[in-house]
Amino acid sequence: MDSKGIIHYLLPYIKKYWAAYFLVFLLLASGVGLDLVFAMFLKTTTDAAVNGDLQKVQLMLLSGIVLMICGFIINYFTKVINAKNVDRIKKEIKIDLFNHFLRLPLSYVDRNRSGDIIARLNNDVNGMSGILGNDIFNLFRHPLAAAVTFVYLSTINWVLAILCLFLGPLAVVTGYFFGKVIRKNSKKQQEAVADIQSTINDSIFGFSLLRSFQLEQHFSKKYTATIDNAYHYEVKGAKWSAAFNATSSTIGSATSMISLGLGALFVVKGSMTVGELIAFVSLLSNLTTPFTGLSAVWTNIQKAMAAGERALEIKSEQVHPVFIQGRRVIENFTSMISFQDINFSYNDVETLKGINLEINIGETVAIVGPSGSGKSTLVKLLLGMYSPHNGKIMIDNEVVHHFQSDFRPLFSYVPQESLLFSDSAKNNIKYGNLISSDDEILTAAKLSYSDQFIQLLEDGYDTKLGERGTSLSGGQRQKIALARAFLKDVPILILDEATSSLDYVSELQIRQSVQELMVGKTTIIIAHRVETIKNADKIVVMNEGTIVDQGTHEHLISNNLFYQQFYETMVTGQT
Ligand SMILES: Nc1ncnc2c1ncn2[C@@H]1O[C@H](COP(=O)(O)OP(=O)(O)OP(=O)(O)O)[C@@H](O)[C@H]1O
Repeated sequence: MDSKGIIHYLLPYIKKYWAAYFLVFLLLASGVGLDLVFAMFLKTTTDAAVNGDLQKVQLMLLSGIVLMICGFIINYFTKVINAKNVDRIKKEIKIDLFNHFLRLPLSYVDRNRSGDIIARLNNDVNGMSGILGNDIFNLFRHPLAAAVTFVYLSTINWVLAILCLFLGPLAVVTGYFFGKVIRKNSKKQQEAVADIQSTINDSIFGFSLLRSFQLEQHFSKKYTATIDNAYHYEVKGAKWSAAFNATSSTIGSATSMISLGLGALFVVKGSMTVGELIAFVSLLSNLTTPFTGLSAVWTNIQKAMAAGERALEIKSEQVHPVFIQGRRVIENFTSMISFQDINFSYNDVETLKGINLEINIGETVAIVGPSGSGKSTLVKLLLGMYSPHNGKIMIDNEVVHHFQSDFRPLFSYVPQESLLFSDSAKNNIKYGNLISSDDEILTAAKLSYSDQFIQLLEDGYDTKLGERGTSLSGGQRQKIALARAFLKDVPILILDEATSSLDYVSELQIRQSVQELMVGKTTIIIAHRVETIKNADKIVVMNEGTIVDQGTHEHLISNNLFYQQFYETMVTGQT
């Protein structure tokens, strides 16, 4: 997303919280006013002291206390209101981006590393603070302070005031140059941070794999390389920032020295009082900071823009068509699913070629074939996760991937790898149907044979599972996944049968549970067990992205050599 896009995205937030912005602006303007009053205070007090007016000095010291209290109040509330406002907007942006992310097509997650997505959704939004608060205000505050101060200083000594203004534009040019370089470097630095997060993520999720394949050294090297890369950009960024700060402060010091020197001359000549010189020097920063400060603001804005570009790139991704408003929700399946001349490829390699398949209501269809033959892809196309490049997938009389309707309520999908969310055992089942009652959850747990082992967990149904919770065995996870499916009472069941070897009792229980789940449903099973295959109404044999044959077990075993050989290997593999 470019700068225009970022501003366009942020405007509604700024409009929504205009009152907070206005209040901070008023407080900042009061702060500028207070600076002037403080300069006047210094001038009057010093001149009174030089003139030996003790009474005036005492009076001024009292008013100094009032000034300090006012300064404290203005400072405190400016910072608090600004910080609260920025944090609130960042919170809302994070929620908006996450909600958008949840609606993206599966291909987005395929294309991007998890660490990168996490970095965009969190770190990069945090990096946007500059354009949501402080830097925006400073963009107004600095010129306002400069204008007001210039008018006041001109009344003290206009020659000196104009001279001090000369060095300003130099600082602006410097800031513009440094800002551009710093923005570019900042983007690279944020990308490097995302690389670090990806590597950590891979190490956490693949920890047991990493340990068993002795990959510690490899990951250590990979991590060191990503850290080195981030360090490179951090150092580069620090050097540019240091060069910028040094240049800015040199310009600031030069301005101070020139004005002090000239001011001292005016005092010696008698055209300026000592108090006026002190007031002048105390306000000088207000005159020069707009230039040096604006450059700093500019570089900060560049950094925040770089973070915004990365974070809001998620927003430029098109959501999956099923989330476009006004889709009809389909809850009834009345006759048939048909795949007509389907072709599909993930990248350039064709994964599915010329698929034609019909599944009638109430049928149990087993999809079999060697690994990588396209079984899961076929199912993912039916679930609308990807769209075919050619051909049509129809449910009853409507094309699924035209997305005029949302077909998801028709399906229950039990994947091969049953995922546990970091939540209680009860809620893990409830993900199958969020509006189910405790009784329904218990029934589903009993039907899936989950109840027995859940009761034995430390806190029963309230035991935390998943990440940083209790771990379950492969079979227990499958039972939880089946319990979810029992809760979602749908007409079409899609099962990716687990290949992991289960103990005999678990295997029997899961088979029994699946049988019960299938009652009254149209079922598509990516089958790996001989019993499942033999009992199916129709077996679809896949190889290298094509359907090589389909029919009953009896038909295929006597007519299709490929199936015969495949079946043989399955039988020998399971004995
Ligand atoms: N998200 C993806 N991006 C790119 N290629 C993919 C993706 N998913 C699968 N593939 C490729 O598509 C081909 C078919 O994969 P698919 O998972 O459909 O096969 P499968 O028959 O279900 O295999 P298995 O029995 O091992 O699960 C494989 O070559 C695989 O590498």
